[in-house]
Amino acid sequence: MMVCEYKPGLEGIPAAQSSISHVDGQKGILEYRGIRVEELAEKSSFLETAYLLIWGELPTKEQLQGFENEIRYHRRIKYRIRDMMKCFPESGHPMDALQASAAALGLFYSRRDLHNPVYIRDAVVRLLATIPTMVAAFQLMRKGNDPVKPRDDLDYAANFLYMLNEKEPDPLAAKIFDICLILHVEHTMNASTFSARVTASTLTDPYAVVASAVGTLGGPLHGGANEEVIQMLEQIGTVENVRPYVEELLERKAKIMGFGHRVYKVKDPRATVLQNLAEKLFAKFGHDKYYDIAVEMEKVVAEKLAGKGIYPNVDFYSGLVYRKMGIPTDLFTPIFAIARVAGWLAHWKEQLAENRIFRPTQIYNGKHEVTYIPIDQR
Ligand SMILES: CC(=O)SCCNC(=O)CCNC(=O)[C@H](O)C(C)(C)COP(=O)(O)OP(=O)(O)OC[C@H]1O[C@@H](n2cnc3c(N)ncnc32)[C@H](O)[C@@H]1OP(=O)(O)O
Ligand SMILES: O=C([O-])CC(=O)C(=O)O
Repeated sequence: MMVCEYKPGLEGIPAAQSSISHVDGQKGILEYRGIRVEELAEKSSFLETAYLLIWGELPTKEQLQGFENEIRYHRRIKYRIRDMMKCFPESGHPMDALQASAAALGLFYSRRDLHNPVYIRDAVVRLLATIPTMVAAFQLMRKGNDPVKPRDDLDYAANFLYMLNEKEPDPLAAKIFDICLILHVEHTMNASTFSARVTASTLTDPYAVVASAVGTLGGPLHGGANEEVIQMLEQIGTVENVRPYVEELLERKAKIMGFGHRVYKVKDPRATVLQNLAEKLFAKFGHDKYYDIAVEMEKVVAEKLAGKGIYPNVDFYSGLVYRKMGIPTDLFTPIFAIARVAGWLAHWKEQLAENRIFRPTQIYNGKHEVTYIPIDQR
C-alpha cells in the first residue's frame, strides 16, 4: 500500500471526485455546477439552485414547479416530532435541537432503499421541506408559543420567515433571505460536507447523513462562526475599539472569527455579496452601527495581516443581514444548515453513485506490547 505524507486537517488531499461545485481560492471564484454564485444570486431562487445542485441541471419550468409543489406539500412536521421538540430544554442551542430532530426523521422513514430513485427523491423533498419548519418550531416553542403552520401561498424563504416571526415578511427581506440561502447552499469539500459523505459512505439513511453534517457545521471554526462574529462585534462596541481589540487577539495568537479560509486566499466572493445585501437592507430599514465596526475590522485585519491571505469569509457579514431581519443570533447557524442541506444531499447522491466506504489510515504513535496491570496494583 502507498504511504502518503500525513497532512493535519487533510489539507490539499482530495477526498472525492465531484462535479457539484468548484472554488478557485486565488481568484475568489465559486461555481455551482459551473455557474458563478453571483449570477445565481442575482437570477435564480434557492429551490432552483438546490435542484441544479442535486439533480445536476437547471430545471425546466415544469420541473421547478413540480419540485416546489412537492416541497410545499411536505412542509408540515409530524405531531410526534413537534412533541419531541417540546421536551428539549429551552436553553439548549437550536443547532442541537435541529440535529436531534433531523435524526429523529429517520425513525419515521426507516426503510432504506438507496437504489430506488423514488426513495431518493422523497428523502430530498422531505428534508428540504421540513428542516425550516423544525428550526422555526423550536424557536417558537422555546419562547413558550405554539409552532405556526406553514403557509402554502408563500415561497420557501417567505414561509420560513413567516413561521419564525408569526407575520408575513417584508418582500425585500424575503428576497434577500432567499439570496442568502443561495450563497450558503454548497461549498465543495468543507468539514460538514466531508462529514456527510463519510456518513453516506456507510450506506446509512439520509437523515443520519444530514444529522451528522448538522453536528459538524455547528462548530465555531465552521458555520458556527457566524454567531460568534456578531458576539464579537457587540463586545467591541465602537469603531474606536476595533484596532486595540484586533491587536490584542493577534498578540495572543487567537483567531478572529469570520476571517480566514482553508481555500480562499482573497475575500470570499459570498462575503462581498452579503455585504451588498446588508447595505440594501440598511437603506430600507435603517443603519446598523455594528456594520461600521465590521468594515473597520476588515480594514484593520487587512493591514495587520497583509500578505497572509486572511480576509472575511462567508460568516463575517451574514449575521449583520440576519440581525436587520430581527433574527436571533443563535439561529444564524441553523439558517446556514437550512441552505446547506441541499448541498449535503447533492453530495449524498453523488457519493452513492460511486460509493466506497471512507476508511483512511492513521500513523500510530502509541506504545506496543504493554503489560496489563491489575487495578489494585495501579
Ligand atoms: C463556513 C465556514 O466554515 S467559513 C470559516 C468560518 N470559521 C471562522 O471564521 C473561524 C476563524 N478562522 C479560522 O479558524 C481558520 O481561518 C479556518 C478554520 C477557517 C481555516 O483554518 P486553516 O486552513 O486550518 O488555517 P490555519 O488555522 O492553519 O491558519 C493558517 C495561518 O493563518 C492564520 N489565521 C487563519 N485564520 C485566522 C483568523 N481568523 N485570525 C487570525 N489568524 C488566522 C493562522 O494563525 C495561521 O498563521 P501562522 O501560519 O502564522 O501560524
Ligand atoms: O469550504 C469551507 O471549508 C468552509 C466554507 O466556506 C463553507 O462550508 O461554506
